[in-house]
Amino acid sequence: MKKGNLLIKNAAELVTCSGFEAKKGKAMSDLHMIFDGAVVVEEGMIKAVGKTEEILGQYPEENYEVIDASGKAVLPGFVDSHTHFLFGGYRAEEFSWRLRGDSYMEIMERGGGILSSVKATKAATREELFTSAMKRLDSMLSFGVTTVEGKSGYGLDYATEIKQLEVMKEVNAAHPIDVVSTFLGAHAVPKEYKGKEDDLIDFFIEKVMPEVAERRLAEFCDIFCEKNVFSIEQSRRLLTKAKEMGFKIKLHADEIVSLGGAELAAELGAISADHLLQASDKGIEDMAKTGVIATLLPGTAFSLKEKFARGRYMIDQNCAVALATDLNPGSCFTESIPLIFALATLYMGITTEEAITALTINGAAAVDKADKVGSIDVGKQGDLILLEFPSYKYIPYHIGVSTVEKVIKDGIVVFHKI
Ligand SMILES: N=CN[C@@H](CCC(=O)O)C(=O)O
Ligand SMILES: [Zn+2]
Repeated sequence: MKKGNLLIKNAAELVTCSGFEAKKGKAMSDLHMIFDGAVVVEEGMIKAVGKTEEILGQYPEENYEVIDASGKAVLPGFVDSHTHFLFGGYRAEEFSWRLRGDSYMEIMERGGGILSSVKATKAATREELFTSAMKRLDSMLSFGVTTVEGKSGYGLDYATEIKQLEVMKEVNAAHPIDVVSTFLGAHAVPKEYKGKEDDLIDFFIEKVMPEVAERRLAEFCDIFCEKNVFSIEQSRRLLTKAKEMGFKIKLHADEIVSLGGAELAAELGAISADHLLQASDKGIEDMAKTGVIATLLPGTAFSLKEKFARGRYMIDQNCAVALATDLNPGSCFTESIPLIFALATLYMGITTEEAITALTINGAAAVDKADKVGSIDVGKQGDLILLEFPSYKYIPYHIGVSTVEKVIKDGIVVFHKI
């Protein structure tokens, strides 16, 4: 991808979110703002950050493409740290069943849900998967997302899991958004493995994960640790092996039933535990102590009509909280960052400042990239967004509508609102 030389000046608010690691508890409230701020990007990397007057004294404007951000707020690009953006087919029919009262797990147990996306993903060509994924990433970019995590998990067999990860690599090379890939083979149990989940775990450990690791097709390994999917013991076994193979680990934890997924994430030193609607007090305490990031997905709770995860409580217990869309074809089909802001602030007791931290530096930490993205700091990638308003406070205030006017990736303007 091209790298730019850019100078942004006169930003009403430069919301730096400064930091190189996840922010826990109270630290999530400090956005490290610079009023009348400027930022210099050279060869795609942030070279200088400060007050406009100081920066212009040291970096002559003629050397750069210049953006005058008068009356606008500038923030780091958002990091959407939990998505399933690469899949075949859709499940609109299933959504209407859920509206009539069927539960997500009931639909899954009768062979729909994830398994229906598995069928469609197996049938899809690489081109179809590539084209639809690129479109979804275009939509994410328009909301200010510059880094996204994407999972496999709609294959559950060798060929389709590898196909998903290979196509994700192609998408990463072709799209301005950076993609961090996660292997989620253990996402559901196909019919032929019902009652033989241990065999399926063995299959992933022996036949799929070594190749994924060797070819560096994924940085993370994840599992759907849930009642009637994969147990705590099966999750511990798969993730322990994953760590030995060099993967960083994540878990879909305590989404529907309080199984002890948060506690397991802390025990294993996972980078993040995600969903956590039913996480216990002990699990939350363990995550806070061990620094596991609590990645909350309010769009999913909203779409499933479940109670939201206890975001306020987690932050008060000194957890590092990240927020993400969970874009997927079933439980939450949305790329909308404004929706996530609305739900987090209006329904979860999370402040605007905390939500911004959760979608920038903490999102970056949830994909283990807090040293590279997620804040406006010297040495990080020039991934920035310009709002059409003078303050970050307009983000949740303009309910459900994107306030992003420009998106800059590696110092190049890659999106401009018309
Ligand atoms: N809960 C498990 N996995 C996904 C949903 C995937 C799907 O329904 O297709 C999630 O994170 O919400
Ligand atoms: Zn998920």
